[in-house]
Amino acid sequence: MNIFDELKARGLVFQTTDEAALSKALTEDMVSYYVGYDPTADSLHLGNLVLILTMKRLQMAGHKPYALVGGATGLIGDPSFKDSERSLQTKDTVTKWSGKIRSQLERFLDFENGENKAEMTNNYNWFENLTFIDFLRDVGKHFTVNYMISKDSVKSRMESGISYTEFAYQIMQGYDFYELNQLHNVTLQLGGSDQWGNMTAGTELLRRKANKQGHVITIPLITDSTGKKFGKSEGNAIWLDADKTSPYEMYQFWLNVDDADAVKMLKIFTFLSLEEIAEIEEQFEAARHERLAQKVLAREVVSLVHGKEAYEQAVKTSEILFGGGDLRQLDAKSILTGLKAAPQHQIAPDEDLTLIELLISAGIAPSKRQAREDITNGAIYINGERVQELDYVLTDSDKIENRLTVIRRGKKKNFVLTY
Ligand SMILES: Nc1ncnc2c1ncn2[C@@H]1O[C@H](COP(=O)(O)OP(=O)(O)OP(=O)(O)O)[C@@H](O)[C@H]1O
Ligand SMILES: N[C@@H](Cc1ccc(O)cc1)C(=O)O
Repeated sequence: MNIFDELKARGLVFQTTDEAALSKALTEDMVSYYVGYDPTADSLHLGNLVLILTMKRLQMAGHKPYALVGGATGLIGDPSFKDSERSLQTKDTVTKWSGKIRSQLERFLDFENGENKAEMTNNYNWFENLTFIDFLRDVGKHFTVNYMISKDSVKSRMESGISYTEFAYQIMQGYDFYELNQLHNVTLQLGGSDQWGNMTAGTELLRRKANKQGHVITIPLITDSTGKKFGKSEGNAIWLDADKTSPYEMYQFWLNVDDADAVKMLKIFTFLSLEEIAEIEEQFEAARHERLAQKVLAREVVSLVHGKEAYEQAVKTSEILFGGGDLRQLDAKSILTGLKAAPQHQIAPDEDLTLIELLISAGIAPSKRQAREDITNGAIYINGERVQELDYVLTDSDKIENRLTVIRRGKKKNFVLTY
Protein backbone atom coordinates (compact mmCIF):
# COMPACT_ATOMS: atom_id res chain seq x y z
CA MET A 1 0.00 0.00 0.00
CA ASN A 2 1.52 3.38 -0.86
CA ILE A 3 1.65 6.08 1.78
CA PHE A 4 -1.22 8.06 0.33
CA ASP A 5 -3.51 5.02 0.40
CA GLU A 6 -2.35 4.29 3.92
CA LEU A 7 -3.20 7.83 5.06
CA LYS A 8 -6.63 7.39 3.51
CA ALA A 9 -7.12 4.00 5.13
CA ARG A 10 -6.27 5.55 8.48
CA GLY A 11 -8.92 8.20 8.00
CA LEU A 12 -6.34 10.96 7.75
CA VAL A 13 -7.31 12.47 4.43
CA PHE A 14 -10.21 14.89 4.39
CA GLN A 15 -9.59 16.88 1.22
CA THR A 16 -6.84 17.10 -1.36
CA THR A 17 -6.06 19.06 -4.45
CA ASP A 18 -5.37 16.96 -7.58
CA GLU A 19 -5.43 13.52 -5.95
CA ALA A 20 -4.06 11.56 -8.90
CA ALA A 21 -1.03 13.85 -9.33
CA LEU A 22 -0.38 13.85 -5.60
CA SER A 23 -0.61 10.09 -5.24
CA LYS A 24 1.74 9.69 -8.22
CA ALA A 25 4.28 12.14 -6.78
CA LEU A 26 4.20 10.39 -3.41
CA THR A 27 4.79 7.04 -5.09
CA GLU A 28 7.53 8.10 -7.49
CA ASP A 29 9.56 10.86 -5.82
CA MET A 30 10.77 12.14 -2.53
CA VAL A 31 8.28 14.91 -1.81
CA SER A 32 9.21 17.85 0.43
CA TYR A 33 6.21 18.92 2.49
CA TYR A 34 5.42 21.26 5.32
CA VAL A 35 3.07 21.93 8.20
CA GLY A 36 2.87 25.27 9.97
CA TYR A 37 2.13 25.87 13.65
CA ASP A 38 1.42 29.30 15.01
CA PRO A 39 2.81 29.98 18.47
CA THR A 40 -0.58 30.97 19.88
CA ALA A 41 0.02 29.09 23.15
CA ASP A 42 3.04 27.78 25.03
CA SER A 43 2.32 24.17 24.05
CA LEU A 44 0.87 22.05 21.29
CA HIS A 45 -2.06 19.75 22.03
CA LEU A 46 -3.54 16.46 20.88
CA GLY A 47 -5.32 18.09 17.93
CA ASN A 48 -1.96 19.32 16.67
CA LEU A 49 -0.38 15.94 17.38
CA VAL A 50 -2.47 14.35 14.62
CA LEU A 51 -0.59 16.48 12.13
CA ILE A 52 2.79 15.85 13.70
CA LEU A 53 2.17 12.12 13.47
CA THR A 54 0.97 12.45 9.90
CA MET A 55 4.21 14.29 9.13
CA LYS A 56 6.08 11.45 10.76
CA ARG A 57 4.24 8.83 8.70
CA LEU A 58 5.23 10.63 5.51
CA GLN A 59 8.81 10.89 6.73
CA MET A 60 8.87 7.17 7.49
CA ALA A 61 7.73 6.60 3.90
CA GLY A 62 10.80 8.52 2.67
CA HIS A 63 9.47 12.06 2.22
CA LYS A 64 11.07 15.18 3.62
CA PRO A 65 9.32 17.25 6.31
CA TYR A 66 9.65 20.93 7.04
CA ALA A 67 8.14 21.94 10.35
CA LEU A 68 7.33 25.62 10.27
CA VAL A 69 6.87 27.73 13.36
CA GLY A 70 4.80 30.80 12.56
CA GLY A 71 6.94 33.43 14.24
CA ALA A 72 5.46 36.01 11.83
CA THR A 73 1.93 34.67 11.35
CA GLY A 74 1.69 34.21 15.13
CA LEU A 75 2.01 37.99 15.39
CA ILE A 76 -1.01 38.45 13.13
CA GLY A 77 -3.58 35.76 14.07
CA ASP A 78 -5.35 33.29 11.81
CA PRO A 79 -9.03 34.24 11.40
CA SER A 80 -10.04 30.90 9.84
CA PHE A 81 -13.47 29.92 11.18
CA LYS A 82 -13.02 32.17 14.19
CA ASP A 83 -16.06 34.19 15.22
CA SER A 84 -14.11 37.16 16.44
CA GLU A 85 -10.72 38.84 16.28
CA ARG A 86 -7.91 37.28 18.24
CA SER A 87 -6.11 39.50 20.70
CA LEU A 88 -2.58 40.28 19.64
CA GLN A 89 0.22 38.81 21.73
CA THR A 90 3.36 40.81 22.42
CA LYS A 91 6.40 40.05 20.30
CA ASP A 92 8.22 38.76 23.38
CA THR A 93 5.48 36.29 24.12
CA VAL A 94 5.39 35.04 20.53
CA THR A 95 9.18 34.57 20.57
CA LYS A 96 9.00 32.66 23.83
CA TRP A 97 6.15 30.45 22.64
CA SER A 98 7.89 29.84 19.30
CA GLY A 99 10.81 28.31 21.20
CA LYS A 100 8.51 26.01 23.15
CA ILE A 101 6.60 24.84 20.09
CA ARG A 102 9.84 24.25 18.27
CA SER A 103 11.22 22.01 20.99
CA GLN A 104 7.99 20.00 21.10
CA LEU A 105 8.11 19.45 17.34
CA GLU A 106 11.72 18.34 17.62
CA ARG A 107 10.73 15.41 19.78
CA PHE A 108 8.68 13.67 17.14
CA LEU A 109 10.50 13.90 13.82
CA ASP A 110 13.91 12.62 12.83
CA PHE A 111 16.13 15.67 12.37
CA GLU A 112 19.32 13.74 11.98
CA ASN A 113 19.32 10.87 9.57
CA GLY A 114 19.22 10.57 5.82
CA GLU A 115 18.46 12.75 2.89
CA ASN A 116 14.91 13.17 4.14
CA LYS A 117 15.82 14.35 7.61
CA ALA A 118 13.39 16.91 8.98
CA GLU A 119 14.13 20.62 8.88
CA MET A 120 12.82 23.32 11.14
CA THR A 121 11.92 26.70 9.78
CA ASN A 122 10.27 29.92 10.88
CA ASN A 123 8.40 32.31 8.63
CA TYR A 124 9.79 35.24 10.60
CA ASN A 125 12.98 34.60 8.60
CA TRP A 126 11.42 35.89 5.40
CA PHE A 127 8.79 38.26 6.71
CA GLU A 128 11.23 40.12 8.93
CA ASN A 129 12.85 41.93 6.04
CA LEU A 130 10.02 42.01 3.57
CA THR A 131 8.84 45.59 3.25
CA PHE A 132 5.19 46.50 3.12
CA ILE A 133 5.65 47.91 -0.36
CA ASP A 134 7.30 44.74 -1.67
CA PHE A 135 4.67 42.56 -0.05
CA LEU A 136 1.85 44.50 -1.67
CA ARG A 137 3.56 44.59 -5.05
CA ASP A 138 4.95 41.05 -5.21
CA VAL A 139 2.39 39.08 -3.26
CA GLY A 140 -0.81 41.10 -2.83
CA LYS A 141 -0.99 41.78 -6.53
CA HIS A 142 -1.66 38.10 -7.21
CA PHE A 143 -4.82 37.99 -5.11
CA THR A 144 -8.09 39.68 -5.82
CA VAL A 145 -10.13 40.74 -2.84
CA ASN A 146 -13.03 38.92 -4.48
CA TYR A 147 -11.07 35.67 -4.27
CA MET A 148 -10.06 36.34 -0.69
CA ILE A 149 -13.54 37.07 0.61
CA SER A 150 -15.01 34.03 -1.10
CA LYS A 151 -13.19 31.65 1.27
CA ASP A 152 -15.41 29.73 3.69
CA SER A 153 -12.83 30.26 6.40
CA VAL A 154 -13.53 34.02 6.54
CA LYS A 155 -17.09 34.11 5.24
CA SER A 156 -18.83 34.65 8.56
CA ARG A 157 -16.41 37.46 9.36
CA MET A 158 -17.40 39.31 6.21
CA GLU A 159 -20.61 40.05 8.08
CA SER A 160 -19.44 40.37 11.66
CA GLY A 161 -16.26 42.27 10.81
CA ILE A 162 -12.58 41.48 10.32
CA SER A 163 -9.51 43.69 10.62
CA TYR A 164 -7.29 44.30 7.65
CA THR A 165 -4.58 42.56 9.70
CA GLU A 166 -6.39 39.23 9.98
CA PHE A 167 -7.75 39.52 6.48
CA ALA A 168 -4.15 39.56 5.21
CA TYR A 169 -3.38 36.31 7.02
CA GLN A 170 -4.30 33.96 4.16
CA ILE A 171 -1.86 35.59 1.78
CA MET A 172 0.89 35.45 4.39
CA GLN A 173 0.39 31.71 4.68
CA GLY A 174 0.15 31.55 0.89
CA TYR A 175 3.48 33.31 0.67
CA ASP A 176 5.06 30.79 3.06
CA PHE A 177 4.21 27.96 0.69
CA TYR A 178 5.67 29.89 -2.22
CA GLU A 179 8.80 30.78 -0.27
CA LEU A 180 9.38 27.20 0.92
CA ASN A 181 8.93 26.04 -2.64
CA GLN A 182 11.54 28.48 -3.87
CA LEU A 183 13.96 27.73 -1.03
CA HIS A 184 13.52 23.98 -0.62
CA ASN A 185 11.29 22.75 -3.41
CA VAL A 186 8.42 22.11 -1.00
CA THR A 187 5.40 21.02 -3.05
CA LEU A 188 2.94 19.75 -0.44
CA GLN A 189 1.33 21.37 2.57
CA LEU A 190 -0.67 19.58 5.25
CA GLY A 191 -3.04 21.07 7.79
CA GLY A 192 -6.32 20.57 9.57
CA SER A 193 -9.45 20.95 7.45
CA ASP A 194 -9.90 24.49 8.78
CA GLN A 195 -6.72 25.40 6.90
CA TRP A 196 -7.98 24.65 3.38
CA GLY A 197 -8.52 28.31 2.53
CA ASN A 198 -5.05 29.39 3.66
CA MET A 199 -3.36 26.44 2.04
CA THR A 200 -5.02 26.88 -1.33
CA ALA A 201 -3.97 30.53 -1.24
CA GLY A 202 -0.49 29.00 -1.38
CA THR A 203 -1.15 26.73 -4.35
CA GLU A 204 -2.74 29.72 -6.09
CA LEU A 205 0.34 31.88 -5.52
CA LEU A 206 2.65 29.09 -6.66
CA ARG A 207 0.67 28.75 -9.86
CA ARG A 208 0.53 32.45 -10.57
CA LYS A 209 4.00 33.50 -9.52
CA ALA A 210 6.08 30.42 -10.37
CA ASN A 211 3.81 28.50 -12.70
CA LYS A 212 4.13 25.43 -10.48
CA GLN A 213 1.65 22.92 -9.12
CA GLY A 214 1.51 22.64 -5.34
CA HIS A 215 -0.49 20.05 -3.41
CA VAL A 216 -2.58 20.24 -0.29
CA ILE A 217 -3.86 17.55 2.07
CA THR A 218 -6.22 18.44 4.87
CA ILE A 219 -6.84 16.05 7.71
CA PRO A 220 -10.21 15.85 9.44
CA LEU A 221 -10.52 17.81 12.64
CA ILE A 222 -10.55 15.46 15.58
CA THR A 223 -13.45 16.10 17.89
CA ASP A 224 -14.28 15.11 21.46
CA SER A 225 -17.25 12.91 22.36
CA THR A 226 -19.58 15.90 22.18
CA GLY A 227 -18.44 16.74 18.65
CA LYS A 228 -16.33 19.78 19.59
CA LYS A 229 -12.95 20.21 17.87
CA PHE A 230 -10.05 19.58 20.22
CA GLY A 231 -8.20 22.80 20.57
CA LYS A 232 -7.28 25.84 22.53
CA SER A 233 -10.25 27.95 21.58
CA GLU A 234 -12.71 25.29 22.64
CA GLY A 235 -11.02 25.01 26.02
CA ASN A 236 -10.82 21.21 25.87
CA ALA A 237 -7.19 20.85 24.83
CA ILE A 238 -5.13 17.95 26.10
CA TRP A 239 -1.67 19.51 26.09
CA LEU A 240 1.57 17.81 25.12
CA ASP A 241 3.39 19.71 27.86
CA ALA A 242 3.44 17.49 30.95
CA ASP A 243 3.15 20.53 33.24
CA LYS A 244 -0.13 21.54 31.62
CA THR A 245 -1.66 18.08 31.22
CA SER A 246 0.06 15.43 33.31
CA PRO A 247 0.87 12.06 31.72
CA TYR A 248 -1.64 10.61 34.15
CA GLU A 249 -4.39 12.93 32.93
CA MET A 250 -3.58 12.08 29.35
CA TYR A 251 -3.64 8.39 30.23
CA GLN A 252 -7.09 8.79 31.79
CA PHE A 253 -8.26 10.72 28.76
CA TRP A 254 -7.43 7.80 26.46
CA LEU A 255 -8.90 5.20 28.81
CA ASN A 256 -12.17 7.10 28.67
CA VAL A 257 -12.49 7.44 24.91
CA ASP A 258 -15.95 6.36 23.71
CA ASP A 259 -16.19 2.81 22.38
CA ALA A 260 -17.47 4.23 19.10
CA ASP A 261 -14.28 6.29 18.59
CA ALA A 262 -11.61 4.01 19.98
CA VAL A 263 -10.63 2.07 16.85
CA LYS A 264 -10.72 5.21 14.73
CA MET A 265 -8.34 6.86 17.19
CA LEU A 266 -5.97 3.88 17.07
CA LYS A 267 -5.59 4.41 13.33
CA ILE A 268 -4.99 8.13 13.72
CA PHE A 269 -2.85 8.32 16.85
CA THR A 270 -0.69 5.18 16.84
CA PHE A 271 1.93 3.63 14.63
CA LEU A 272 0.46 0.14 15.00
CA SER A 273 -0.07 -1.35 11.57
CA LEU A 274 -3.58 -1.55 10.16
CA GLU A 275 -3.38 -5.35 10.48
CA GLU A 276 -2.50 -5.10 14.17
CA ILE A 277 -5.35 -2.66 14.67
CA ALA A 278 -7.76 -5.03 12.91
CA GLU A 279 -6.77 -7.77 15.37
CA ILE A 280 -7.24 -5.46 18.34
CA GLU A 281 -10.61 -4.43 16.94
CA GLU A 282 -11.74 -8.03 16.76
CA GLN A 283 -10.83 -8.72 20.39
CA PHE A 284 -12.27 -5.40 21.48
CA GLU A 285 -15.62 -6.05 19.81
CA ALA A 286 -15.80 -9.50 21.39
CA ALA A 287 -15.44 -8.06 24.91
CA ARG A 288 -16.02 -4.33 24.93
CA HIS A 289 -16.16 -4.13 28.72
CA GLU A 290 -12.47 -4.98 28.84
CA ARG A 291 -11.71 -1.77 26.96
CA LEU A 292 -8.78 -3.23 25.07
CA ALA A 293 -8.80 -0.53 22.39
CA GLN A 294 -8.72 2.22 25.01
CA LYS A 295 -5.94 0.52 26.93
CA VAL A 296 -3.80 0.14 23.83
CA LEU A 297 -4.47 3.77 22.91
CA ALA A 298 -3.41 4.91 26.36
CA ARG A 299 -0.25 2.80 26.22
CA GLU A 300 0.75 3.86 22.73
CA VAL A 301 0.02 7.57 22.88
CA VAL A 302 1.23 8.27 26.42
CA SER A 303 4.48 6.37 25.69
CA LEU A 304 4.89 8.27 22.45
CA VAL A 305 4.37 11.69 23.99
CA HIS A 306 5.85 11.27 27.46
CA GLY A 307 7.97 8.12 27.26
CA LYS A 308 7.55 4.61 28.53
CA GLU A 309 8.44 5.44 32.11
CA ALA A 310 5.77 8.10 32.40
CA TYR A 311 3.25 5.66 30.94
CA GLU A 312 4.20 3.02 33.50
CA GLN A 313 3.92 5.58 36.28
CA ALA A 314 0.44 6.50 35.05
CA VAL A 315 -0.62 2.84 35.13
CA LYS A 316 0.77 2.51 38.63
CA THR A 317 -1.04 5.65 39.75
CA SER A 318 -4.29 4.25 38.45
CA GLU A 319 -3.75 0.90 40.12
CA ILE A 320 -2.94 2.45 43.47
CA LEU A 321 -5.77 4.96 43.35
CA PHE A 322 -8.43 2.52 42.30
CA GLY A 323 -7.01 -0.87 43.23
CA GLY A 324 -5.53 -0.12 46.66
CA GLY A 325 -2.02 0.52 47.96
CA ASP A 326 -0.08 3.23 49.74
CA LEU A 327 -1.00 6.56 48.19
CA ARG A 328 2.13 8.17 49.57
CA GLN A 329 3.96 6.62 46.62
CA LEU A 330 2.13 9.09 44.39
CA ASP A 331 2.41 12.81 43.87
CA ALA A 332 -0.31 15.15 45.03
CA LYS A 333 -1.16 16.34 41.53
CA SER A 334 -1.86 12.84 40.21
CA ILE A 335 -4.02 12.12 43.22
CA LEU A 336 -6.04 15.29 42.76
CA THR A 337 -6.49 14.50 39.07
CA GLY A 338 -7.40 10.89 39.69
CA LEU A 339 -9.85 11.74 42.44
CA LYS A 340 -11.31 14.77 40.72
CA ALA A 341 -14.81 13.58 41.45
CA ALA A 342 -14.19 12.91 45.15
CA PRO A 343 -15.51 15.40 47.71
CA GLN A 344 -12.86 17.71 49.14
CA HIS A 345 -12.70 19.17 52.60
CA GLN A 346 -10.31 21.86 53.73
CA ILE A 347 -8.66 21.44 57.14
CA ALA A 348 -7.09 24.30 59.07
CA PRO A 349 -3.36 23.62 59.66
CA ASP A 350 -3.64 23.57 63.44
CA GLU A 351 -6.77 21.40 63.61
CA ASP A 352 -5.62 18.39 65.62
CA LEU A 353 -8.75 16.29 65.42
CA THR A 354 -9.04 12.67 66.40
CA LEU A 355 -10.07 10.32 63.64
CA ILE A 356 -13.66 10.21 64.92
CA GLU A 357 -13.89 14.00 65.01
CA LEU A 358 -12.28 14.22 61.60
CA LEU A 359 -14.76 11.83 59.99
CA ILE A 360 -17.62 13.92 61.27
CA SER A 361 -16.16 17.32 60.52
CA ALA A 362 -15.31 16.28 56.94
CA GLY A 363 -18.78 14.81 56.41
CA ILE A 364 -17.40 11.29 55.93
CA ALA A 365 -19.54 9.81 58.70
CA PRO A 366 -22.97 11.17 59.65
CA SER A 367 -22.66 10.56 63.41
CA LYS A 368 -20.18 9.72 66.14
CA ARG A 369 -21.74 6.30 66.48
CA GLN A 370 -21.33 5.57 62.77
CA ALA A 371 -17.76 6.92 62.75
CA ARG A 372 -16.82 4.66 65.66
CA GLU A 373 -18.41 1.67 63.95
CA ASP A 374 -16.64 2.33 60.65
CA ILE A 375 -13.26 2.66 62.31
CA THR A 376 -13.54 -0.43 64.46
CA ASN A 377 -14.91 -2.46 61.57
CA GLY A 378 -11.82 -1.59 59.54
CA ALA A 379 -13.67 0.39 56.91
CA ILE A 380 -11.52 3.54 57.20
CA TYR A 381 -8.28 3.94 55.30
CA ILE A 382 -5.83 6.84 55.47
CA ASN A 383 -3.88 7.17 52.21
CA GLY A 384 -4.78 3.60 51.39
CA GLU A 385 -3.79 2.08 54.77
CA ARG A 386 -6.37 0.82 57.23
CA VAL A 387 -6.47 2.67 60.56
CA GLN A 388 -8.46 1.25 63.49
CA GLU A 389 -7.49 3.61 66.33
CA LEU A 390 -10.46 5.76 67.30
CA ASP A 391 -8.34 8.62 68.58
CA TYR A 392 -5.72 8.55 65.83
CA VAL A 393 -4.48 12.06 65.01
CA LEU A 394 -3.06 12.78 61.57
CA THR A 395 0.72 13.28 61.51
CA ASP A 396 2.86 15.17 59.00
CA SER A 397 3.68 11.92 57.24
CA ASP A 398 -0.03 11.51 56.44
CA LYS A 399 0.01 14.83 54.58
CA ILE A 400 1.16 14.14 51.04
CA GLU A 401 3.42 16.99 49.97
CA ASN A 402 1.85 18.87 52.86
CA ARG A 403 -1.14 19.37 50.61
CA LEU A 404 -3.55 16.54 51.13
CA THR A 405 -4.65 13.33 52.80
CA VAL A 406 -7.02 10.83 51.26
CA ILE A 407 -9.53 9.10 53.49
CA ARG A 408 -11.37 6.13 52.07
CA ARG A 409 -14.49 4.67 53.55
CA GLY A 410 -15.21 1.13 52.50
CA LYS A 411 -14.12 -0.07 49.09
CA LYS A 412 -14.68 2.94 46.92
CA LYS A 413 -15.68 6.14 48.67
CA ASN A 414 -12.78 8.56 48.67
CA PHE A 415 -12.57 11.93 50.41
CA VAL A 416 -9.73 14.36 49.96
CA LEU A 417 -8.63 16.51 52.90
CA THR A 418 -6.66 19.53 51.79
CA TYR A 419 -4.50 21.88 53.86
N1 LIG B 1 -8.67 18.89 16.75
C1 LIG B 1 -7.84 18.95 15.73
N2 LIG B 1 -7.80 17.95 14.85
C2 LIG B 1 -6.96 18.00 13.80
N3 LIG B 1 -6.14 19.02 13.54
C3 LIG B 1 -6.14 20.05 14.39
C4 LIG B 1 -7.00 20.09 15.52
N4 LIG B 1 -6.79 21.24 16.19
C5 LIG B 1 -5.86 21.91 15.48
N5 LIG B 1 -5.47 21.21 14.40
C6 LIG B 1 -4.54 21.63 13.36
O1 LIG B 1 -3.29 21.97 13.94
C7 LIG B 1 -2.70 23.06 13.24
C8 LIG B 1 -2.40 24.16 14.20
O2 LIG B 1 -3.60 24.56 14.80
P1 LIG B 1 -3.84 25.80 15.70
O3 LIG B 1 -2.57 26.40 16.15
O4 LIG B 1 -4.83 26.65 15.02
O5 LIG B 1 -4.48 25.07 16.93
P2 LIG B 1 -5.89 25.25 17.54
O6 LIG B 1 -5.88 24.66 18.90
O7 LIG B 1 -6.87 24.82 16.56
O8 LIG B 1 -5.92 26.78 17.77
P3 LIG B 1 -7.15 27.65 17.95
O9 LIG B 1 -8.13 26.86 18.78
O10 LIG B 1 -6.56 28.84 18.62
O11 LIG B 1 -7.58 27.85 16.54
C9 LIG B 1 -3.72 23.46 12.17
O12 LIG B 1 -3.38 22.89 10.93
C10 LIG B 1 -5.00 22.92 12.69
O13 LIG B 1 -5.92 22.64 11.67
N1 LIG C 1 -2.51 29.03 10.06
C1 LIG C 1 -2.03 27.88 10.74
C2 LIG C 1 -0.59 27.94 11.09
C3 LIG C 1 0.31 28.15 9.90
C4 LIG C 1 1.09 29.29 9.80
C5 LIG C 1 1.89 29.52 8.70
C6 LIG C 1 1.90 28.58 7.68
O1 LIG C 1 2.68 28.81 6.58
C7 LIG C 1 1.15 27.43 7.76
C8 LIG C 1 0.35 27.23 8.86
C9 LIG C 1 -2.87 27.69 12.01
O2 LIG C 1 -3.37 28.61 12.56
O3 LIG C 1 -3.00 26.64 12.48
